[in-house]
Amino acid sequence: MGDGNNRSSSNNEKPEWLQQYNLIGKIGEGTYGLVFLAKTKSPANRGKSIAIKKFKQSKDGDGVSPTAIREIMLLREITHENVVKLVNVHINHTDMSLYLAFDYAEHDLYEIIRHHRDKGNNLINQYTVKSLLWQLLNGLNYLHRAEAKSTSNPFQLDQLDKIFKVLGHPTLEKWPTLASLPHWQNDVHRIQEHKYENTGLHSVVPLSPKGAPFDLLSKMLEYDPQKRITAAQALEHDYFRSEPLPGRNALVPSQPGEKVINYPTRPVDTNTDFEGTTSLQPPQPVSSGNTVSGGIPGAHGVNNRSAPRPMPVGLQRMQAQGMAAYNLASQAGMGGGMNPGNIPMPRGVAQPHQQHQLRRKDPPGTGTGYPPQQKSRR
Ligand SMILES: Nc1ncnc2c1ncn2[C@@H]1O[C@H](COP(=O)(O)OP(=O)(O)OP(=O)(O)O)[C@@H](O)[C@H]1O
Repeated sequence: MGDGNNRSSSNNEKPEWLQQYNLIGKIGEGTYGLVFLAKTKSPANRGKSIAIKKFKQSKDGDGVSPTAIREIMLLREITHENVVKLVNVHINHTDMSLYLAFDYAEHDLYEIIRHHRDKGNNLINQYTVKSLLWQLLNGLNYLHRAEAKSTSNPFQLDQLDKIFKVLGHPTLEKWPTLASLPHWQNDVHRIQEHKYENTGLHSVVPLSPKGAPFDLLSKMLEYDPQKRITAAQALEHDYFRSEPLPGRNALVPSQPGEKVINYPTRPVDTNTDFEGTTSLQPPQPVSSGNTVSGGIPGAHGVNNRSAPRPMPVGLQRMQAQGMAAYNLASQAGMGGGMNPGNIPMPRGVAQPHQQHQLRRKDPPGTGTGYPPQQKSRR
């Protein structure tokens, strides 16, 4: 799919690339832009759910930001079953706005946790926990091996506050190289002003400190990256070698006869369009075509998770550094008159939406070492 003949928008005519989708509504917002649910119209894939991420325009109006280009370059290289696939790249030539189309992930881990936490539902089953954790680590391990470059700042303060509430302040004893980290000197006073009491993993997780789940969790939450377990090591941990073994389809009963849980699907705000303001259509039932059998159709109205989030320190858009949008685009492989159709189709976060369509029993020889060195019964 390419965008060669973009036409828009003074007369509200949709650009040509957009005409291949029905835009359903907004599903989220990240640091770099809004994300929308759309359905494909093409006969071959009619009704297929797609997540379209609209990148925020650069402040200086110079078109596609270096951040976006960097994300595309990384995503092009990524091919893994636990990382969502980037299926297309679209550009509105009129304003140089950039849209990335991904396979749609039907379920949101936060909503699954909330389903169990807030609604008095049964505890999440251990098979589901283990399978989701396995998939997260499997995707992360792949990204580590691919050496995806991260520019994230280890001191984002709101996130740190949440971590310190559980683990307490990091100390030089626990993390000897702490003082030499780039942002520590600036933030240390603000961080240490706050006293965190009664901290400790044991006080927030109801797990035996002697068991494998607690052991893995505490190793994953080591402050010092030198001491922290790697994703590859975590995948080899005893936790994943004891029953219930993890499986590809995390959202199914762990035992025959166990109750099927109808997890809520991702909330969709059907009132917000690509500009983030205009009314799209009256709220209507949203069915993704990827729902768990018997699942609840997408929720409607305001998605309370899509409120704008402050951009964390250190994650601001890279400076344009004088590079014109066209140069950047061509670096990202968007040659041929910026026709994104030239980009080999890459992959991009876990695909729980596909899990429920798979059977518990994994096909033999699926080749991703899943789970490693043991025969999954799923
Ligand atoms: N492929 C997808 N399928 C379904 N929902 C998605 C998909 N991609 C993103 N979303 C939703 O949109 C939200 C924003 O995604 P986005 O990638 O822009 O930011 P993020 O990764 O959550 O945060 P940040 O970019 O700030 O680190 C996500 O939290 C998720 O709820």
